Amino acid sequence: MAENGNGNVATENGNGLGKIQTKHHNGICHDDSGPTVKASTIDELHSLQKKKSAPTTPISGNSTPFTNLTDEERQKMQLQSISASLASLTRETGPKVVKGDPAKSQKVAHVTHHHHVAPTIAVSDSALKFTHVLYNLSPAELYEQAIKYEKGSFVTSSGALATLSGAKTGRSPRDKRVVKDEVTESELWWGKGSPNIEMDEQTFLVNRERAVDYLNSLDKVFVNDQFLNWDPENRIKVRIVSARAYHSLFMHNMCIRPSPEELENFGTPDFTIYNAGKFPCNRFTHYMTSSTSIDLNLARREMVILGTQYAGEMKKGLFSVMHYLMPKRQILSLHSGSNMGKDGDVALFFGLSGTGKTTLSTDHNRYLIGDDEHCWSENGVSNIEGGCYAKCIDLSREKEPDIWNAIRFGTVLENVVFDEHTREVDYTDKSVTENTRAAYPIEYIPNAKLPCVGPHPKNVILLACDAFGVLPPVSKLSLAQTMYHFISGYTALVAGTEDGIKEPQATFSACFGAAFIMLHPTKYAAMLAEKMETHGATGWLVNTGWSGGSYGTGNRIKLNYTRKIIDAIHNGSLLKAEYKKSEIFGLETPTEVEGVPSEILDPVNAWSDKYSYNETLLKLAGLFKKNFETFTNYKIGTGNDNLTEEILAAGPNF
Ligand SMILES: Nc1ncnc2c1ncn2[C@@H]1O[C@H](COP(=O)(O)OP(=O)(O)OP(=O)(O)O)[C@@H](O)[C@H]1O
Ligand SMILES: O=C([O-])CC(=O)C(=O)O
Ligand SMILES: [Ca+2]
Ligand SMILES: [Mn+2]
Repeated sequence: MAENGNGNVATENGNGLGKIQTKHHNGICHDDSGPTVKASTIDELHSLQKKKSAPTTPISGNSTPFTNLTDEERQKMQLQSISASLASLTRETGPKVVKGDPAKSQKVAHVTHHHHVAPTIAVSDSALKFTHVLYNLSPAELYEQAIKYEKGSFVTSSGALATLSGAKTGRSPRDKRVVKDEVTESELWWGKGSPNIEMDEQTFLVNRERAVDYLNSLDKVFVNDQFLNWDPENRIKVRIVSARAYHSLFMHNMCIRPSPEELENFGTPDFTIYNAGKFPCNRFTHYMTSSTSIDLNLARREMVILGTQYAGEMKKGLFSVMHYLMPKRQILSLHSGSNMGKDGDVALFFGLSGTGKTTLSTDHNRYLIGDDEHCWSENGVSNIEGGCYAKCIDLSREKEPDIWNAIRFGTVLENVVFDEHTREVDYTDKSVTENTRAAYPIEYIPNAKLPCVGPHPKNVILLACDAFGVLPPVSKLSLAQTMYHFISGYTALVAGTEDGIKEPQATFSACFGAAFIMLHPTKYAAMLAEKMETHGATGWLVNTGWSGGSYGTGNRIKLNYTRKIIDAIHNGSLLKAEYKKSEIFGLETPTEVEGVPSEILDPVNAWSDKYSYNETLLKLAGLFKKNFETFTNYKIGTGNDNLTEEILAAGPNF
């Protein structure tokens, strides 16, 4: 006899189905006379399910308290602010903006755009339609929107939202343009090596109108009002208008999330993104060289995205903006991760994509300040973002437990492959792309430092994934060497794995983020030198790439060894180690690091073919030299020619 949990007992009598007998408690047969819901209709029942949440209404105008506004007035002001963002610049009329999901029949407040006055243009059809605004939705609401309306959206077994970014699975740096006007012409870095490809104001407006028209033609758009930079004195208000729940949830996770009170007083954004996603630019438009265009207008404080759904464009587009706005305030913006020890010692991790910023700054023994974008001001460091963006390829629970555990409800998982039934993700699968990613709020990391700020850095760690296998796993740098390697921004990854290319590809990207800087690299380098000198920070070069031979012969340095090296930097023991100077690059290399086999510390020892080691070393040194030629004519810092001379001398010598 087995009790089935309802107090009922099933008996088997051998004649097919078991006969069910009801056990009588107190002799009374069970009936449905228990308490019922306080609703007489299904609709009423549904209305009981949800309770009203705190108002989320941005009020235009800054500090004035609007405490005596009614909910309705708040809603109206919110819609007016969003309506102004979505207004066409040419037509007098446009779609009406209403709040809420068009799929739900609900009472909605609506507002007509304040369009610029263009007297000769008549009313258009677009004036007759509504654009529903889904404003700062919660992750749960965004999940529902994505799953219902966006193909390729699924809940994975750990609760994350799997999404597809469409045709583009990475950024499109050659399609990123910046408006060149009188101001930016002299302020920004243009020409060879610069990421800033020019466009004119008129073309920007054409693309802006194209994006705005597309967004207004939709039944609904998503609007996120959020912040950048945890330093309260230098916080930037951003508004992101997008067509997909995926984009809205991505930015919800990646930017700083306002509290309901902060949102109420949000006012006018400092910067607005119009993300038209899959809707392409018009190739007949001047400057357009593909159907993708990411356009930045610093004067208008706007960015337009056409023809790519890769969400990283928004994240890194805003990072570019910070690389312009912050140096104007004498604040250094950095493509780096950052964490802090129990004693308040802060480390910065610079490095190009895939070199280990996220992996190594996410350290169970330290507080995470941020994994990718920071500011260094008079007050110390502050994270620009509110979330992390981790690479997922070959992710394992054992090697990266904190990242693994952060992939749960609320996290956006881009372009991963999963079992259609169990929804278990296969992180080794590259079928969609090798650049699979997870975007999660920083508080999903258990030892996140909230608020994400810290004191002045003690260690500045430059990460290079050297697929040539000739750079030492770790070296201590002089200030001039730190600047040389910061300006060089070297990494070498393996080119294409499928087409049998075995030769590593060297990449030099100034400031470890040439794709995002707006001013000349020497401007950022001078600020870094000044700050490191003032605060006594030590520079380190860590090779997270190959050892014992180039790609194909050697192996990638074990993550565990790299972690031991990083530990020795953090705890100060490496500063006291014994060093010897390497040939050609003149790098100070320790002879011992706890937990790391000594024979790999001097790379030549790990190579069986010494001749080929020397050849490869010289080859890499030549590439460094050639790359640095671009900078030899630039002075670094103000009134200190010595620094420039020292930096030029700090490169390879042969
Ligand atoms: N020795 C090592 N040190 C660091 N990372 C390693 C090492 N060996 C393998 N890896 C892998 O290299 C990748 C490093 O990627 P990570 O996400 O940290 O890059 P990132 O610098 O943050 O790049 P991005 O700026 O694109 O986000 C991870 O997938 C990690 O597992
Ligand atoms: O921007 C991206 O897509 C990924 C990233 O962090 C980088 O490339 O530095
Ligand atoms: Ca990262
Ligand atoms: Mn990055």
